[in-house]
Amino acid sequence: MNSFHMPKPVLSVEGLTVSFDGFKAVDDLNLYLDRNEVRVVIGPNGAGKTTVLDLICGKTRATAGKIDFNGKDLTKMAEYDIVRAGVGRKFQNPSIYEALTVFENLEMSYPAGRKVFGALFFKRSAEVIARVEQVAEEIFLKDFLHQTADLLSHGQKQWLEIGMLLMQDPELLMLDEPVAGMSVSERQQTAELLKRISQGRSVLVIEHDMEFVKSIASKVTVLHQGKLLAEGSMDAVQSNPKVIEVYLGH
Ligand SMILES: Nc1ncnc2c1ncn2[C@@H]1O[C@H](COP(=O)(O)OP(=O)(O)OP(=O)(O)O)[C@@H](O)[C@H]1O
Repeated sequence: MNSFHMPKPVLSVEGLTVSFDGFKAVDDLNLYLDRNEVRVVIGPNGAGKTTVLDLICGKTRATAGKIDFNGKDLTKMAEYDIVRAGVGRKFQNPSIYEALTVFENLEMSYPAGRKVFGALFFKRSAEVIARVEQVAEEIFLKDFLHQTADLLSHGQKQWLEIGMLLMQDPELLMLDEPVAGMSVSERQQTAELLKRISQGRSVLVIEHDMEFVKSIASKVTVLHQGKLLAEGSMDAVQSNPKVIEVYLGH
């Protein structure tokens, strides 16, 4: 294909490296993510998967390399500016407010009311209410809007946190093991949710559950010792002898 017609990646990671006291947790990594893509990063424990997400969201600073996100170099930006630029990150443990309702948790994530205390008092405009209801529907929690978050199931709490990120309408959404601890039906719903929310944005997921990976990924990136070991369709990656040796064969 003529390069003129290739869509520009939303995220271009090039030569990304981070050393912790001389140990390279991420080593000269290149990664390109397109719009409308769900990419899954797999690899053995300690491969550097979480560190890659930490580098993209600014939690960890790169030793070398570039992270271009829509023309901005994220390696030079503060964490809150990276959020504002459109990058949302969900960690493994949900950080929702258990004593607040689903509605309130979503409402306070609306960009205008981001400060925790301010959010509780700011005027509930029709716009905010509409957005909360739209997101609640997307995350399967429309019927739970006025329930406090502590009463939700583990899976519903994970969805609520995804919803809190969606309130900010990020262009890139990063999720670390989103289905850990979920029931089979919650996993299926999560797969459906991730495919749906990738429309118009990019989703980057770390996951160990290969059944789940199969159900969501368009392309899989395999990391090993901080380096790219393989990349491609699930079928190609699963039959790659190098991947079987270091990860899937275990
Ligand atoms: N802040 C840090 N200081 C020192 N070493 C670190 C730091 N963060 C990560 N590491 C090391 O970097 C390596 C990669 O860790 P990382 O958590 O990114 O792996 P992972 O692929 O996400 O593994 P897992 O599947 O177990 O979550 C590990 O050896 C880890 O101990």
